[in-house]
Amino acid sequence: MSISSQEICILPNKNNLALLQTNGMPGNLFNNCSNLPATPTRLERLLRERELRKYSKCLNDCEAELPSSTQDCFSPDLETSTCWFNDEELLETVSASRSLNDDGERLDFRTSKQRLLVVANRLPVSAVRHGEDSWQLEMSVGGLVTALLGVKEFDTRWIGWAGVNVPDEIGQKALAKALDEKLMQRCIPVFLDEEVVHQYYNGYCNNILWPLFHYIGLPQEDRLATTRSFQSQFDAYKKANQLFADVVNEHYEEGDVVWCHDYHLMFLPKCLKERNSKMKVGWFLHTPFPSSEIHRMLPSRLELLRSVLAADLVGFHTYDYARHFVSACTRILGLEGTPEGVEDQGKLTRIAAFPVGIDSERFIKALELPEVQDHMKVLKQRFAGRKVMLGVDRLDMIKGIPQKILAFEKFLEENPNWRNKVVLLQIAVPTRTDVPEYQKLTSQVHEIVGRINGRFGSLTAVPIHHLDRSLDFHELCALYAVTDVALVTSLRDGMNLVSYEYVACQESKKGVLILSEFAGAAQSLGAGAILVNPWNVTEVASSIGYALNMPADEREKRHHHNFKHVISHTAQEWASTFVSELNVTIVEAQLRTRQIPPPLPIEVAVDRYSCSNNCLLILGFNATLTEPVDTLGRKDSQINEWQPKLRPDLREPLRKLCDDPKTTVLVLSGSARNVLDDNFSDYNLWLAAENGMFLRVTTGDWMTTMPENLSMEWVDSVKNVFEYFTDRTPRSQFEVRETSLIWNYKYSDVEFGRLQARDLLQHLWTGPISNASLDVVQGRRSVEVRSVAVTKSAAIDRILGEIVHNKGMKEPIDYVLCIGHFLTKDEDIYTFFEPELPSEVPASVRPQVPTQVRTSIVGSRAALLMKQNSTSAVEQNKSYAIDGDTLHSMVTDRISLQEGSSVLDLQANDYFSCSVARKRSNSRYRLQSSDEVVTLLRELADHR
Ligand SMILES: O=P(O)(O)OC[C@H]1O[C@H](O[C@H]2O[C@H](CO)[C@@H](O)[C@H](O)[C@H]2O)[C@H](O)[C@@H](O)[C@@H]1O
Ligand SMILES: O=c1ccn([C@@H]2O[C@H](COP(=O)(O)OP(=O)(O)O)[C@@H](O)[C@H]2O)c(=O)[nH]1
Repeated sequence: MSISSQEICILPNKNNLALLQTNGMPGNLFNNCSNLPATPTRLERLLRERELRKYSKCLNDCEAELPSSTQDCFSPDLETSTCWFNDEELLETVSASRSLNDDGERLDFRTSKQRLLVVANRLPVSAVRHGEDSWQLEMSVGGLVTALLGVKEFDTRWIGWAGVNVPDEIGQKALAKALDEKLMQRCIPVFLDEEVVHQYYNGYCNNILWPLFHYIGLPQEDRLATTRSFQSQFDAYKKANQLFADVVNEHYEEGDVVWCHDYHLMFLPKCLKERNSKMKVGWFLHTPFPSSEIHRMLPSRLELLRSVLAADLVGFHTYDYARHFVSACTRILGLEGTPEGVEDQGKLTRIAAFPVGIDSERFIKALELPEVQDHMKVLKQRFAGRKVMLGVDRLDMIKGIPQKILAFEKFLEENPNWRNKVVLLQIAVPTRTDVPEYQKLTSQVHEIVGRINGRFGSLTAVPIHHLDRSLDFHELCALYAVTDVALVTSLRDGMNLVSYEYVACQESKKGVLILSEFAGAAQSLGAGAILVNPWNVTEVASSIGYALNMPADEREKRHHHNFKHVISHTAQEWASTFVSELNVTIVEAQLRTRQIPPPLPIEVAVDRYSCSNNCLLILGFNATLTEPVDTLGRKDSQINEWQPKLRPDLREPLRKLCDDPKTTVLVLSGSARNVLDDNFSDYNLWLAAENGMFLRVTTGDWMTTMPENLSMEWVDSVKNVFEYFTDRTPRSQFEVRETSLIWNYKYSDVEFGRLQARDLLQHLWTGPISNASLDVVQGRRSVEVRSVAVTKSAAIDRILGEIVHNKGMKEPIDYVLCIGHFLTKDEDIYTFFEPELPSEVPASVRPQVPTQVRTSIVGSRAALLMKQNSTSAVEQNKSYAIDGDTLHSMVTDRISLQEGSSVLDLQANDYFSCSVARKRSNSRYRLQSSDEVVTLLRELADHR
């Protein structure tokens, strides 16, 4: 039956109908039928989300300026314009935070912003008590506060600790009220008692996690004490995280996005998800995430990683940190790292880099304020005739303040002519003053500054001005604007916003930024800054000289580069990108979640089979038609000679089925041709080896269905890695196939095999396959590397065409049974024939296309294949010579044949896709083991 593309577009509600009458988006649920609803790629989703944000911002801006009557014309007219939401699943997510009218047709972004619960250790303010129920609120200092205060497009509530112990109820109530009322962003306090703060914040967070994440290692002097108190500190950490979770749960409303911040709250995603698995949870780390070798040192390494992975989206400032995290998950937890994130039993946690920025406009505008101008005037007078270098840091060992000062000393030492002409202003904001390491640092810095000022100072001037306090915003802006060089020498720093702020304020002076290569900011501002290794005082000293002498045109160029970056990568952009990505991640997770399918109703499958006239049975081989690996593994000591063998109890039913004139049997396997030959040569069936790249009817020769330009250049280097691991893993083996390499350890010690597999993956990802277009397919006890184009689902189209052509089929196929122990990568094969549902879309978002229509869509694909193959001769033992275009049209053309009937006439209840011995799958049904396959095939054979 043929059908026009217009008829196919029958849609469930007018909302979608309106959208789909417009030009379709490329790509869709039924493989590119241009008028069908599209499942957009992640990029498309993100771009649309971005459009929405822009639109929403524009509305907010316009709303302020326009009279209400004119505002309507800015609403998106979804009935006539572009397809913003032609996918219901996206609508579902977005509508959770933005309102639809009664018909669900028009989105009005003006009515509500998405609710965002920011959860961070600290609120943006610290509270100071002035009486039983009176509180004074002071801004906290730090990059996290700066970044998050720049975020304005959400309806934000900030949940955190107010930096003070409030044991009494009156005080707690009064503080909660003050925080709720007095601030721009509503703040909700978490109350932590002194002991918890001591163990959790001073102890576990700042004495253990902080130094470790910054590569400083665990505290040296009191190492034993730290080791002893480790467990109690970790317990306090978990307890504190639970307290944060309790407050979140109290304030959470359905649809809210919960964004957890930083190393203080690594346990929080798990606490939240345990209580409500539907909550949208993101976690962002503001510090570096260190190499897995460092993370391995933590006694609580496993628990922390697992808890973070409970989040839907995990973000870092740089790709390096993200890569370290994924590598810790693969090496320490043995999980699979994919380009998208980390996968654990079908659950994917998305991992990505989101470099933070600042609210640059706020800084640029501030420079015009009279109070800032006044400060600037005073500073200019005070340091007239001298170049001024600036350092602004919390007084933290990671900031490299002693190293910076020593480098400055070296510069003065080596450049006597500069001694009275340059001054270093160092703002060192006291921080974590209860932690002994920080107290030591303060004295150390004071001691060095005193010594150098004594050495190079005079009665009237000193070379270093050191301030142990914070400045207010206006003073800081003035300093940023008037100084000649900023010196950032962090030994490690998640990002370092001071460097961004300096650049934002230097539009007129075009000062030079000297920046540590160990700050995250080096990856974004490296082009304009002078990058230095802060440990190398000689290098820093000579960079100071270079900066002070830099000609104006070079300064201008460098500054321009960085300024452009700072104004276009803002805190607002950072937050909206993270939140959109989180929304999209959740939609994708819904789409991706593979279900645990119900058991195959064998009786029904047999019954339908007995009524059919032209059946296609697609059977996997390994673990489907062979005995379970575990049993064999234990029995067989000569593993190197072992090859998978057809179960003896399957021989008879299989022969009967193959000999039935109304049945076509196809064995579709990853195995090499010789393995299939050895097992099936004397059956009358079709064999597809190497994931369908080779095909043969047992009465004929092998032919290849491989795409022409399949590059195999990677094989040798992967082979080296496999050989290395085979040598070092007793009883493991590797097999070189024509289109893939597979290393398996099914006969090795399970634990050791897994450990080795993790290492092997590391070697592969960082070496031979890092740039190749390859897939690493992890089986239960194997690792396979193959080109991305090699999949069973990609091959089935071509195979079906050949079978139909070769058999000269006149009657349409009216029954398909597709069973196998297929890996995730190959699972699309189940949905290839799916007459009822498009691939990978959960029931709630599937468009309701009538069965008749769907059947014809599938039918048109096979019918097209038949046509293609009848006009182009398929030469045996040769490539099909399918060029890119032909392949494309074979797979994607949706127009059914005018001239002939379809080769598929499949009703929904005549299609049985069934996974074998896999828990989660996209198949409709499952069988527990190959024992059940035996039962099934016997029953089928008996009913012919
Ligand atoms: O609250 P404190 O313990 O006094 O510490 C202040 C904050 O320091 C850290 O900031 C980090 O975040 C910045 C923005 O992402 C980044 O630029 C910087 O490199 C980081 O060090 C810490 O991560 C925050 O939690 C603290 O609040
Ligand atoms: O006296 C001061 C010194 C610093 N800061 C702010 O503290 C933040 C420091 O952030 P950064 O990312 O550089 O480092 P962090 O302290 O978060 O590690 C910046 O936004 C500064 O503007 C401040 O408000 N007052």
